Amino acid sequence: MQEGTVDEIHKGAVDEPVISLRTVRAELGAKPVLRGIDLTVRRGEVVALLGANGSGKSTTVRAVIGQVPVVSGEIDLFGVPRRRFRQWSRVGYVPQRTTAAGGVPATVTEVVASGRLSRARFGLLRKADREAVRHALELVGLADRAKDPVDALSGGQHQRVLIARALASEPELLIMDEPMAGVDLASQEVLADTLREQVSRGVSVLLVLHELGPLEPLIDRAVVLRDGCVLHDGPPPKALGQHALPGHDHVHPHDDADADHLRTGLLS
Ligand SMILES: Nc1ncnc2c1ncn2[C@@H]1O[C@H](COP(=O)(O)OP(=O)(O)OP(=O)(O)O)[C@@H](O)[C@H]1O
Repeated sequence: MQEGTVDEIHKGAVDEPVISLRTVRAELGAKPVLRGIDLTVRRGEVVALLGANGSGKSTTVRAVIGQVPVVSGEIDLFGVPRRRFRQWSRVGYVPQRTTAAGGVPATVTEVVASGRLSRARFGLLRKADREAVRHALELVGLADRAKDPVDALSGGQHQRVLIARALASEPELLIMDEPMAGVDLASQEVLADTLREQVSRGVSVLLVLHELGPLEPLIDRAVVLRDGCVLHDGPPPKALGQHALPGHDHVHPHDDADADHLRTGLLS
């Protein structure tokens, strides 16, 4: 199957955004959930996707990776229309964590190695692949748990395994859906360090967050959704660092002229 025309690949290699959504609409169960989303992530950028519960954050990232069909609009990955994009090893995806390992009879290494399969030739992991898996485990500080069943890990450690799985293919783009949700403080710090290391190597990141928290210094831009529309696209709102939880309604001084608009939008 073709992976985009030579022109598209060439163009994509220069300065195309790594993610581009234009007027994307999506429905779930006949309900309009995305109502014309425009979103761009440029090479090397770290973009946080924020918004109240149900505003469409997860649906947006799931549309990007092809798990939610779009009704209209366009999505490009690395300059190639998503429908024709095949280079999935360039993308690391960390889904929203539901439960901890929940009865998965696999070791930590097995789960992380599954993230390397997109790079492995004929599905066989060679020495370089096993090296990459080991390195991914080191990045998230779980090298000493490599042989343990994932069931034996805490929620935060389980999340680190999912991130190591995404890193195992050495992606250029990381898409993470609430990587800090339900994660203990120690794991949060490890995850922030891991992300910092990836960003310093030029990896682009789109991450869904409820609050910026320890990741705040890494965020270049925030896109805030409300009811399936983009409410704000620009610098991360300062108040979000501490108070982005839905339902939080607290007045902070802001330099930004539209800060009030933004704050109310986020919290309703
Ligand atoms: N499978 C589904 N079928 C029908 N509606 C759905 C489905 N999944 C999500 N929705 C609805 O779509 C809307 C957007 O959901 P989405 O999960 O994208 O929001 P979110 O901003 O990620 O919220 P949260 O912060 O709670 O994860 C919500 O109203 C949700 O109820």
